[in-house]
Amino acid sequence: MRMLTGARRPRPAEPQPPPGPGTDPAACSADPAADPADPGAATADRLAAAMVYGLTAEAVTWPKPGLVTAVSPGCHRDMDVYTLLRSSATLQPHFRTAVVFGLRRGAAAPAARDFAELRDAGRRAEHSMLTTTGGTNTHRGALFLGMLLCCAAGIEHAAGRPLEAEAVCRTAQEVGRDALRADLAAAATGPSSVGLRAYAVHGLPGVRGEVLRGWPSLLGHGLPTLRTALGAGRPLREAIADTVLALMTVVEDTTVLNRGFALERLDTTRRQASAALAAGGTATRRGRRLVGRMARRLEQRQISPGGSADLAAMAVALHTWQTRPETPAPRKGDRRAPAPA
Ligand SMILES: CC(C)(COP(=O)(O)OP(=O)(O)OC[C@H]1O[C@@H](n2cnc3c(N)ncnc32)[C@H](O[C@H]2O[C@H](COP(=O)(O)OP(=O)(O)OP(=O)(O)O)[C@@H](O)[C@H]2O)[C@@H]1O)[C@@H](O)C(=O)NCCC(=O)NCCS
Ligand SMILES: Nc1ncnc2[nH]cnc12
Repeated sequence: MRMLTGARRPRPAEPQPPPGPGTDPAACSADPAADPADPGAATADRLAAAMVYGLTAEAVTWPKPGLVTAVSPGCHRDMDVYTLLRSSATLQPHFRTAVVFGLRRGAAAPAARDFAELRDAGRRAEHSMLTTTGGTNTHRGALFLGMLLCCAAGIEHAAGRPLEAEAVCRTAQEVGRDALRADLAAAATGPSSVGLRAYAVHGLPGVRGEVLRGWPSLLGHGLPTLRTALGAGRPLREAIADTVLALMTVVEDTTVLNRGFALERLDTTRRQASAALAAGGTATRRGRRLVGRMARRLEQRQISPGGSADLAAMAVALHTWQTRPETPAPRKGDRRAPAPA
């Protein structure tokens, strides 16, 4: 949530759980942990833990203009890095539930049939997140994207395929396709939300578009930037920071538009991120100077590119799934003292 200038934001009402079969996903009957002989239990644990690792690695990374980092709340007043860490931990059993959906049903049923059930589980996860954070929207996008990818990873695993990022994303696209298209088709007339209004006003499909179009920002920009930076031996923190910047150059982030739905805010963000990356991103002095300038400008204008943060977390999770189950070790250069964000 962005800081409100002037009026104080009224405290949100205590979030109520959406209707559904219980609110504890770990207690769901499809839980493979109920059968200790089921090897799926370990897979579900491992994949969900790596997804949470993606969220926490993104949260602590700096610099990230406008966003919460370990050294700055960016333009936020009602969340900091600890809020994000608490929120991430709360989501782990929900990601696990999504993997279990994929493991149990994915190989047998058409992928799209899982979506309605998954969406209900996602709404319960949203409720947990809001309860944990006292009503702050910390991870709505990451939760949606992460549960889809976890389900897809379960499907891929059940089919005996390796967790290759492009294939997992393709499966996630299939899982969400029909329902997300239906959401957009009803945008002008159905129940409203920030994302659906952005589509009705500007034709921007936002987080739904990222999935429906085959994850172009993640696969075309975020993940390649992360892979290239790590492949070149760059410190993990800088690799993730540049991944966020690369995403900011392309993501149709409805969080950036703000309530006025001003496209100019998106253009400004993209232009500044492109200039910083063209100057070398966090690898060069000039790039870091431009990132610092961008941070000051976004904070002045209360612009928080939350969608890019969410997609960067997905890039880290996919990379971790694909390369190794355990978390990447810190590299030498990561020990540097925090630069002012
Ligand atoms: C499909 C839904 C998740 C879509 O919900 P909605 O129609 O409301 O769509 P958006 O609001 O447009 O998007 C939801 C969040 O997704 C992030 N996001 C936005 N654009 C993109 C993009 N192009 N690509 C990827 N991700 C994107 C963004 O999340 C981040 O920003 C949040 C903080 O925003 P902030 O403005 O500070 O706070 P707000 O309270 O929202 O605003 P203010 O009041 O302060 O002005 C932070 O959470 C980041 O995560 C968007 O917020 C949903 O409807 C749905 O189906 N949910 C089902 C449950 C589910 O997840 N199921 C699981 C899998 S099926
Ligand atoms: N680092 C971050 N700052 C603000 N919103 C976010 N949503 C997810 N990660 C975020």
